[in-house]
Amino acid sequence: MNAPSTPVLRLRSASFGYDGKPVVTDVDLDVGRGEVVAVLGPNGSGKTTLVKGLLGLSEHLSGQVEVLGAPLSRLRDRTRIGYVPQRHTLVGAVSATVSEVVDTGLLATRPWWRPADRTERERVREAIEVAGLADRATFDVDTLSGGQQRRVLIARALVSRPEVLVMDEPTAGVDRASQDVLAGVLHRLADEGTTLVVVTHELAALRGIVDRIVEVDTGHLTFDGTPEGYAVHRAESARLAGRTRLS
Ligand SMILES: Nc1ncnc2c1ncn2[C@@H]1O[C@H](COP(=O)(O)OP(=O)(O)OP(=O)(O)O)[C@@H](O)[C@H]1O
Repeated sequence: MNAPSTPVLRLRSASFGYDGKPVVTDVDLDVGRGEVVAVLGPNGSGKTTLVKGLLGLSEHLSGQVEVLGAPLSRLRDRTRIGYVPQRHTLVGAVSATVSEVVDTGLLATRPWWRPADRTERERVREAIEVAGLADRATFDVDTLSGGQQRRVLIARALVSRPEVLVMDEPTAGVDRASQDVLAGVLHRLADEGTTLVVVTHELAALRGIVDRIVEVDTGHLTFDGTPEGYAVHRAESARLAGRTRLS
């Protein structure tokens, strides 16, 4: 167990990229247990690269990255972090039911040849219920809408009860019903003390949940503070942009 003051995520001068080329550079960031952080910024600014860096999915090129109190490379139990990737739906070559897909979220904790026991089946059922899909548990995922499929992925990320959940644009292209369910899920997770890092273009959908905003622009952190502070920052940026246009 970490001391309460130990950040769940701690980056120092961290840079991430691909094929040895940096995309996001010199990031200093501490995220405390139970914080709900929205990562905002223009398209292509490096938001996904940054959050993938927290998961070891983009190249860590320099600086320090600590997750749950240890350097990422030494974090043995990766199920302590959940991840819902961007623009990912489930229609593919293999047909599987909602329950089967959600159960794959437990495979890291169970040998693949052993069927789920009662406790695990109950956890799958619960995760599906939290995602608002109880009435779809036995449906093939390719019969679901895109928004419902995103919710299946969220249930899969939740089933191992991660301490940190990283979501990349969970509300993008999602129908209204799924957005509402998602907001409810995030509220519940935040209340339970799960640390949430959510990349989003739709801050309004997360109103009342987010307690901190990090802005990424052209590969740098350009803001880190409260939603109220961010509104002031945006107004100031717009004012400066207007002044530049006039001069
Ligand atoms: N796998 C990859 N290999 C090489 N370059 C990549 C890769 N993924 C992303 N990039 C580049 O990194 C830069 C930042 O992309 P990234 O996806 O992190 O931005 P983003 O802020 O999440 O964008 P969006 O809001 O459009 O999702 C872009 O120039 C992109 O082309």
